[in-house]
Amino acid sequence: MNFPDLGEFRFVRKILEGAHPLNNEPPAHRSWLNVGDDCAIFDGWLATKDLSVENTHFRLDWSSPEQAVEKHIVSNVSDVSSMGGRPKIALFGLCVNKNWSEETRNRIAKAVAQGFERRGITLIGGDTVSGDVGMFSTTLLGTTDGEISLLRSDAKPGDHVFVAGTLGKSDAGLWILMNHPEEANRFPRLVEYHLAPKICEDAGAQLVKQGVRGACMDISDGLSSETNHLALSSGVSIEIDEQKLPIDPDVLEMCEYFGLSPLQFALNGGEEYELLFTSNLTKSIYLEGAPKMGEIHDIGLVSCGNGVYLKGQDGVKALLNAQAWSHL
Ligand SMILES: Nc1ncnc2c1ncn2[C@@H]1O[C@H](COP(=O)(O)OP(=O)(O)OP(=O)(O)O)[C@@H](O)[C@H]1O
Ligand SMILES: Cc1ncc(C[n+]2csc(CCOP(=O)(O)O)c2C)c(N)n1
Ligand SMILES: [Mg+2]
Repeated sequence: MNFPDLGEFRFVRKILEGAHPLNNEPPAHRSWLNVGDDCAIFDGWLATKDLSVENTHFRLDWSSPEQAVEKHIVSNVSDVSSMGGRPKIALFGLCVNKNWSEETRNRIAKAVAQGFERRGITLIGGDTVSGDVGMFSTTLLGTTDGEISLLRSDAKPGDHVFVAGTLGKSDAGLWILMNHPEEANRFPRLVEYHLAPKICEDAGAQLVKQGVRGACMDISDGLSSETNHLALSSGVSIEIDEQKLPIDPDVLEMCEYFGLSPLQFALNGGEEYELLFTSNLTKSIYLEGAPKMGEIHDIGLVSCGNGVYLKGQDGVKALLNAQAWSHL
């Protein structure tokens, strides 16, 4: 009797077609770190997991299937990057929405296969189910080049606080899609960034190479929330200078157009996926040695104490509370 050629098995074969080969290099070292950072570390492997749920993280009337998959992969890769690592191995879980067409399913399979393969990530397994809503779930393993990983707990008094890239893009793109979809063509960069963010995916590894030994995490929930995570994990106080925030120029233009406050997008906008880090090195060092990283901005200082403060344009300091997206 032949094994039946069921649709689910055919679909899984599509995802695995052309998969990056497994290479049996172990991590160069064997460190361990429990839950609480962007990745855990076991036996030298960085390990993270991010889920993307249809209508919560993506909508297929806003995104192409390729954009939704790409954003999902970036959300995982940025967690590995923020630890100073490079992604190597993935397990992929898929819940196929029962109402997706065959074309949508096939485009998702291809985007998953290519998205991992292009990054040199080997897909070693996963699971495929169907349900009332679509969902992607990736468990991603990575390694660092040497023994150093960047943790949330390593900010030290005297460090400067840096962000890679500009702030507010993704949340501004989301605001347009939710409130003025008819104006999406006016700010295509913001909308595209929200739907499929493009980041420097080896930024963390490059920072380690440049000698950065401070705290690091990716901006997935928003700067106000992530700075509070760093301050709490490191047992320090952080002061951010409003004047130094690198608000994206398109966000400034969009806020002027719609009469909104750009500061809200810069401080509380999530899904940015670029890095927030601290270091006692000066900015020029990164720029000389890490040309691929793009712009890095010095936005504040770490000191003894606790809590996060925002120094306003008028020089007055106020407590900066975490105002992030919360699923519950
Ligand atoms: N359901 C869960 N079971 C076990 N650990 C969890 C669970 N949800 C979150 N964690 C852990 O809690 C910590 C904080 O999780 P959080 O999701 O805020 O981090 P993150 O992945 O950097 O954020 P984001 O999901 O916005 O990218 C991480 O170490 C994560 O592994
Ligand atoms: C359709 C749709 N509606 C709303 C949002 C906004 N959103 C969803 S989850 C999240 C925070 C990060 O998630 P997590 O903490 O799970 O990583 C944000 C800002 C979206 N992307 N798509
Ligand atoms: Mg993270």
